[in-house]
Amino acid sequence: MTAAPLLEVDDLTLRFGGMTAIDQVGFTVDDGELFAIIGPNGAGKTSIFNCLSGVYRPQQGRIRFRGEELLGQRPDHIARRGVARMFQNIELFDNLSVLDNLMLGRHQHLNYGTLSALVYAGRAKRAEIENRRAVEDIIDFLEIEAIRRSLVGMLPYGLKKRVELGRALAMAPQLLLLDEPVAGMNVEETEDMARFILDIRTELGITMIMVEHDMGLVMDIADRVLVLDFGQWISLGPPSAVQNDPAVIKAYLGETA
Ligand SMILES: Nc1ncnc2c1ncn2[C@@H]1O[C@H](COP(=O)(O)OP(=O)(O)OP(=O)(O)O)[C@@H](O)[C@H]1O
Repeated sequence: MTAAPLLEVDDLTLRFGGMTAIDQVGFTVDDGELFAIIGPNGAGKTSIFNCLSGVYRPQQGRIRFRGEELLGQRPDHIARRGVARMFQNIELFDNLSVLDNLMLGRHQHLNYGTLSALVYAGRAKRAEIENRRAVEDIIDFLEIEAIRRSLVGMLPYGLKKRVELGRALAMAPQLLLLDEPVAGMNVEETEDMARFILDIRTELGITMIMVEHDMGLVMDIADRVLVLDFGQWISLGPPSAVQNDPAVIKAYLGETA
């Protein structure tokens, strides 16, 4: 007997007025998988992320996460269910330290009401110690000890992206959505990010979906790749199969023609 997939997306359809951004797309993601979504500009990749995280409400379809229907749920509920997102446009507070940004990421996820914090002061204190320990583990894991007290606004781009990844990890996700994690990075920064993504899978066991334009990275590290074009499902399979699929080659060559 095979285990049920972590995520099951069926018949997902999203329209903006008369324009169909996602057209009856379906796919599954297994526990522990590093799954990539690629496609030319405007293919619908970010729209899929926005549906998965509850920002967009698709007109049709199903999104089941560990068997629970996520479609129609609010973003905060989906985040609490264990779906975190690393944003392409970094969502950090520039005037706070790396440590404080990660602690905030942790609190946004595991928020305790003010009243319960007062009534259960002891429990809140224990939780805070646990949060701090979890954040320190992430700082170790991402090798950012040296900048833990630095203001995020002062950091170079590649490090800011790493802290953005840390903010998403602080939410203790079961499914991590990586929105163009190496966009704008140089070769060295890209290699570092690739190593951290692989470590997140093997050491932390977190399932990931990555939207990325860097084909070299996708083909190197993804287990399976979903290809979209004009909102439609074009191909799905391991990198080697997808790369040689005539429908994929046509979608990409069509873009540059
Ligand atoms: N909020 C919105 N309102 C109207 N149209 C939208 C909205 N969001 C996305 N679209 C449209 O939906 C289509 C898919 O966009 P989406 O951003 O999902 O593509 P993408 O594959 O992520 O593209 P890129 O690689 O350029 O980021 C595009 O035609 C886009 O203009």
